[in-house]
Amino acid sequence: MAGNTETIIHKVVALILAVSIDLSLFYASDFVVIRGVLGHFTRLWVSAALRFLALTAVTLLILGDFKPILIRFITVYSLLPAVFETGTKLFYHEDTQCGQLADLRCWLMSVGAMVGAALFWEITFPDTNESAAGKESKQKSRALLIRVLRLSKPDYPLMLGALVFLSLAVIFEMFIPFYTGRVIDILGGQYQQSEFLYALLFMGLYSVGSSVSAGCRGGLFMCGISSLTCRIKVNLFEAFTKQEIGFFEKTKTGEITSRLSRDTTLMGRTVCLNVNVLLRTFIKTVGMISLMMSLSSKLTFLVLMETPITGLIQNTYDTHYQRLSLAVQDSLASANTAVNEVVSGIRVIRSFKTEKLEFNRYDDRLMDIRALKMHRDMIRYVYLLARRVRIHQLCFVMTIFQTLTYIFGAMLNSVGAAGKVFEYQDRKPEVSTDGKLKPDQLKGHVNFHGVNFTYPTDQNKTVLQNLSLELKPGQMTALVGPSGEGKSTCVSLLERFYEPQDGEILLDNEPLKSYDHRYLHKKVAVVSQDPVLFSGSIRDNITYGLPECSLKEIQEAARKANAHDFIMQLHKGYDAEVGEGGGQLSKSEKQRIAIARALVRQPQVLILDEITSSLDVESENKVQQALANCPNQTLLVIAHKLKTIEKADQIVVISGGRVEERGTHEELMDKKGSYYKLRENLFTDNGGD
Ligand SMILES: Nc1ncnc2c1ncn2[C@@H]1O[C@H](COP(=O)(O)OP(=O)(O)OP(=O)(O)O)[C@@H](O)[C@H]1O
Repeated sequence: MAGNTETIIHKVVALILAVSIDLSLFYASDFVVIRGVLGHFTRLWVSAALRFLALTAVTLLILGDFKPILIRFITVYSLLPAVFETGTKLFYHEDTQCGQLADLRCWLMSVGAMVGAALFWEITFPDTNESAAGKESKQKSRALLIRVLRLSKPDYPLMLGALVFLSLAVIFEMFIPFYTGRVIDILGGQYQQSEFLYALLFMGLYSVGSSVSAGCRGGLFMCGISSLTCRIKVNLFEAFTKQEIGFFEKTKTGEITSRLSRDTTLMGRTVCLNVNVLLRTFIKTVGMISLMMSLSSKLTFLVLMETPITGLIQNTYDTHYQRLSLAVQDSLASANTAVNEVVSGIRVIRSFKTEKLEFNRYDDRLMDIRALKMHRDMIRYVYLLARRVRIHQLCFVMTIFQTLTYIFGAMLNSVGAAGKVFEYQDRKPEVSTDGKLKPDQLKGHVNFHGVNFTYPTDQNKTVLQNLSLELKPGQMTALVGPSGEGKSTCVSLLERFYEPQDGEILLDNEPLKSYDHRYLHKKVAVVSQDPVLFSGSIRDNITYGLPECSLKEIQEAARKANAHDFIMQLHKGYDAEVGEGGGQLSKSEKQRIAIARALVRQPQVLILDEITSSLDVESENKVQQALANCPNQTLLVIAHKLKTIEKADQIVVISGGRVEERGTHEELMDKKGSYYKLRENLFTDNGGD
């Protein structure tokens, strides 16, 4: 607190001293006798240099440091009168009153002009080093805008064509009032038919030309927009698919779909549309300013003097509007999430009768959106009102000029959506997929070495603790243990859905992450307890990701998975549709197709995570027989039905994220440890199945 007061006192002292010294120098310059134009300019520039040096010295002595913003303020302030005076003399061969006399009014005027110019500059083009959040976000918006424009590169020919038609439309449009005036003049004065028809003809031609050009311009812009939007969507989708599993657990589905559907469209559309309006207005402005300059340059400058005020208002408005627009987008994403959750979990909602609760949740989110939108619209209303009041005061060209700054602001606002899209697009997956290793021969020897792991969504709970495990080629290892102790987590790590925080997982003595992503997922295949099928045919689902598979290979895999017979009984056999999410098949049939999908890859490491839970005894036996026919494969089985894994070469009991026991069924039964107890419990609970 004391430090703050001291800084304020320093600043006030520096300001008073700077003003006093500056005023003294200003009045002192009046005592210097000058002769001729050269003398006049020498006095002017020497006085500017002295003021600059004096103000710099005061700032350095009292404030100690020298921020870039202060250098700019002092430079503009010291040099502005000299630049103005020299410019007026060079271009208009006139002297300004202020250049001649040391008058307090002139000093005040130059201070006002400097403060206005410096403020406008600082707000419109802020310094990168300055940390103010608003300025940073402005700069970010500009960078985003440039990035969106770069992304539109393939559409530049379309844009160029649109620009040509745009220019034509504006030029034609500018000529129409001229000929309308001629028609009115002819009708009001002496009527001459040939001249009247001539004016009418040109008026019609320019009107048609303007409409046709405007139509072509619009069409080309629309083509550009749809092509850009498509590209943005594809890029974003690709970026999403590359993210690690943890990302999808942390990011809500509504957020992802909202970014993909709404933000990408907004980004492609708004930026392009604004570019369209911006260019049109820009061409009009250039035309109008040239016309005005040819009539009176002084009047033009007078009119343009209002630009800094327009800029300031626009700037303040943009900052608030952009912040609220981002908040609205986030709330929309959250409302979408609520809808998605309700649709996907409608059975649970119905069975728990929580429709009202879900309705209220959705309603709350809509209310948030409404409140934010009202706030945003209120700001917009005040802004438009301010604009309108000033428009009534000023002439037509200012309207155009304001539209330019307005559209530029609107473009910055629209890149808020682009910001979100790029944020995801640039996100580097936490689990990298850039390994290169693709050995011709893989034994399938897996080693977990002192693995520690916590899920990204729950960093406080260590799920695996110093876990070490070896899976030997050609052997079957069974992971058993109570629920929620980390068995499936081992599988997820082997699949590289997550990266362990400590320790490593080796495949044939090489870290898993050094393997090529596609190669790894061909060699390490998983069949999980809730297999996911995609809409399409059975054949599509079995060969998922392996389009080069032959029908013979597909059938062989299906036979091993005990699926061939039921597939052949279907009306279209392997071409039968499975429905959305495999909804047209029973749970056991889905499971068997998932097993075939894994087997068709001829994996070196096969993981079966609780697959027996949805298979009947007969299917289970057949699948196990088929798997037993692959002697070189490394097999990892997670099972709750302990009877199914008695023949395993190694049984590993996992408890509390650690290996508690390991050995064959006989060894572990003799030991009478946790495995023995687990079996005992199961026998007492469900009769030992
Ligand atoms: N995606 C996740 N995010 C956060 N925690 C998780 C996640 N998946 C599992 N867990 C937690 O990690 C622990 C181990 O889960 P895991 O699924 O590996 O157990 P499991 O032994 O396979 O259980 P089950 O036999 O019931 O399948 C559990 O406490 C679980 O709550």
